[in-house]
Amino acid sequence: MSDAAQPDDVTLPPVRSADLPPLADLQDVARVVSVPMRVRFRATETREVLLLRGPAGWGEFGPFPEYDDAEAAAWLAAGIEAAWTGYPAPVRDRIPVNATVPAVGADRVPEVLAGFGPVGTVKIKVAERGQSLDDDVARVAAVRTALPDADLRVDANAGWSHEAAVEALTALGPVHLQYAEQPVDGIDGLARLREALRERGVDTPIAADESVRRADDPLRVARARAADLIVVKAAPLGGVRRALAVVAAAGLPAVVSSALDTSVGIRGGVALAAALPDLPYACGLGTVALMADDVVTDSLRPVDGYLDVCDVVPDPDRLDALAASPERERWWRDRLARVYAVLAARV
Ligand SMILES: O=C(O)CCC(=O)c1ccccc1C(=O)O
Ligand SMILES: [Mg+2]
Repeated sequence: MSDAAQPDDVTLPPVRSADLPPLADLQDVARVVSVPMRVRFRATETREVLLLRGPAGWGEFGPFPEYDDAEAAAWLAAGIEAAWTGYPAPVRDRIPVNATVPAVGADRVPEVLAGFGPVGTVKIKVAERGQSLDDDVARVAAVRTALPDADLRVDANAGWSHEAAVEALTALGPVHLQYAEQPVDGIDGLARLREALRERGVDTPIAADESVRRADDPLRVARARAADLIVVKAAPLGGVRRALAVVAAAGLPAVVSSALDTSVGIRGGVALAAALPDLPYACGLGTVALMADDVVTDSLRPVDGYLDVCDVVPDPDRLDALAASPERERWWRDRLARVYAVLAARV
């Protein structure tokens, strides 16, 4: 953290939109879609999002259904940034991406990997409720067999206890994981685990995800030195510019990831990855490969492990074909109005 800003000295820009377009404009251009998944992920079989077409392009508003309006406000700020402001200038024109393997049985690993094409990095979900450490070890081993030279990382989504994480990451030690993402819950939990692993000679780097994107203060991880790197996502952090500010202030290496978006949302992650001064890791932006459909005809899917930095425009026929039911459309438009009120109150 030598020449980077120290998180103690920094105030982040708040999540708000100084030039919020009128709600009626948002409702006028909103399209609600329901996209079927090819592989079940986060207990989700279809992914619903609300898309916005503004003067600068298309934006996505897709907070997960269980998120409350205050948490969803950051996602709306990100969608408005994309559609009304546009993205900052890129410093690279293609983004290395990882394949993402959900908590499937080891026998399904080859089929899941095939959807991503050739990649040099794979993220494997572990610690799924109802599964055992043996299931995780078998899934990781199946990926290692399929791709002997790939960098492998695991993501527990805070699903392990401290003891379970120590046991699992010790068992996975011989795999030489690139890092373990949010192995346990909470910033103190990450810091304690990191310490315990070091004492046992397990040097797997620890990445913080939920402790950045769902925390009141996304910089507390860095201040507490609770992780070796941070995962950043444009939508939950309030947009590309605010996510860039988080990375600059944190002074830790950052990996950009998605929230299971359509190609419109992935475009935001690509813009973030393209604008970061340093991009030391492949990004979790290949997830369109887990969907069975998309709102564009030319999806942002990895080719030889990379995504090109280029704009995406939804196809009118795909938008019609994927239109959500009238009930779900009403639910999303009501949510848009409530979350808009949260953002407007912060201006
Ligand atoms: O990072 C990736 O490889 C893909 C994205 C991903 O894992 C994800 C997608 C939706 C919600 C949460 C997560 C997560 O990183 O925990
Ligand atoms: Mg994660």
